[in-house]
Amino acid sequence: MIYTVTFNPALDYVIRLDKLVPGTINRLTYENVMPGGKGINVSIVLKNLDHDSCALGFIANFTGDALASLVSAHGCKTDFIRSQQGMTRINVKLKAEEETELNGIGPQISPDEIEQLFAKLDRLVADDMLVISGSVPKTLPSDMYEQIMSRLAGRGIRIVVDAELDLLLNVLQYHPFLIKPNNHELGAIFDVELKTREEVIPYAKKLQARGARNILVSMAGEGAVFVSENGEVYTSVAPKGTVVNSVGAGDSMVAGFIAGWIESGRDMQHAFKMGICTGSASAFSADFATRNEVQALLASLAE
Ligand SMILES: Nc1ncnc2c1ncn2[C@@H]1O[C@H](COP(=O)(O)OP(=O)(O)OP(=O)(O)O)[C@@H](O)[C@H]1O
Ligand SMILES: O=P(O)(O)OC[C@@]1(O)O[C@H](CO)[C@@H](O)[C@@H]1O
Repeated sequence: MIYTVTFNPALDYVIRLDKLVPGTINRLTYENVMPGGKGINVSIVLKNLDHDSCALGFIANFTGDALASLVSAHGCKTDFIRSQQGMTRINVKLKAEEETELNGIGPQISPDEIEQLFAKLDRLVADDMLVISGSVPKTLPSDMYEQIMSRLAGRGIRIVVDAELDLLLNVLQYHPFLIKPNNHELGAIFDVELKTREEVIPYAKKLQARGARNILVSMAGEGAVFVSENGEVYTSVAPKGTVVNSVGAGDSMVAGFIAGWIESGRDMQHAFKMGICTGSASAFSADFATRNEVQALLASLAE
C-alpha cells in the first residue's frame, strides 16, 4: 500500500486577475478551490493514474471538513487525524502578471494527536511505500520527519521525501528510497546556482552520497535529472506545452515516478520519464494530470 503524510494540508484557493493593484479592491476573473498540501496532491495524482493510496495528516475545523470531502471526492482513501484547535489553512494561489502564493498557518497539533499519527504509521509493513512531503507547522516538533523515519527504519518500507533544506538533510542518514528537490533547493544546500541539467548532475551525486538511495531533481520547464542507487544518470528535457497552473507540478512528478516504477516492474528510467510527463501534464492543465494527458506527453517525449 502507498501512504502519504501531509502535516499541514490546505484548501488551495486558486485565483486569477488581470493585474494586482495593492491597496485597492481587486476583482477576480477566475476562482477555484482545490484540495492541497503536498502529500495530498501526490495521493490525488496517484488516483488519477489508477493507483490507490491512503492520505494521512492533520485536519481541523470546517475547512478541514471541506478538505476531507474534496479529497474523498477524488476517490482517495483518507485516514486524517482531527485536531481540536485552529483550522486547516487556506492557501491563496494568486495568478496575475506574476504568481504569488500566500500559505496559511494551519491548526495547533497536540502531543496526543502526534501520537495518533505514529500509531497509524506503526501499522505499515514491508514493501509499503510512504511519501512524506511539505512543511511542518510551527506547533509540531521540527524533527517530525526524523522521528518518523527513525521509527520506521529497518522495516523494509520505502520512504519518499520531498522537503527543503534541513528537513531533507536531517533524514538522509535514514536512507530514503527517493528524494525530490528542485534545482533551486539543491543549489541552496550547496550555496550555488544551478541552471542547467549538466550543472545539476554533480550536485545531485553529492547529495545522494549523504545517504539518499535515488535522487530526482526537478527543474520546471528545464526538465529533470535522475541519479539512481546503481549510479545510472538520466536527464531529460520537459515536454513542450502551455503552462496553465504549475502548483503541484512537483507533487505530480513524485506520483508519476511512483506509478511508473510500479507499473514497469521497477524500471527507474521509465519511472523517471513518467515522473516528468506527469509533472508537465499537471502544469499544462488547470487541474491535476490525467492518465490520458500523461500518455500523450510520454509519446511526444519519445519522438
Ligand atoms: N513550465 C513547465 N514546462 C514543462 N514542464 C514543467 C513546467 N513546470 C513544471 N514542469 C514539470 O513538472 C516537474 C516538476 O516541476 P518543478 O520543478 O516546478 O517542481 P517543484 O519546484 O517541486 O514544484 P511545486 O513546488 O510547484 O510543486 C518538472 O520537472 C517538469 O517535468
Ligand atoms: O506550505 P507547504 O507545505 O510547503 O506547501 C503547501 C503547498 O503550497 O504545496 C502544494 C503544492 O506543492 C500546494 O497544494 C500547497 O498549498
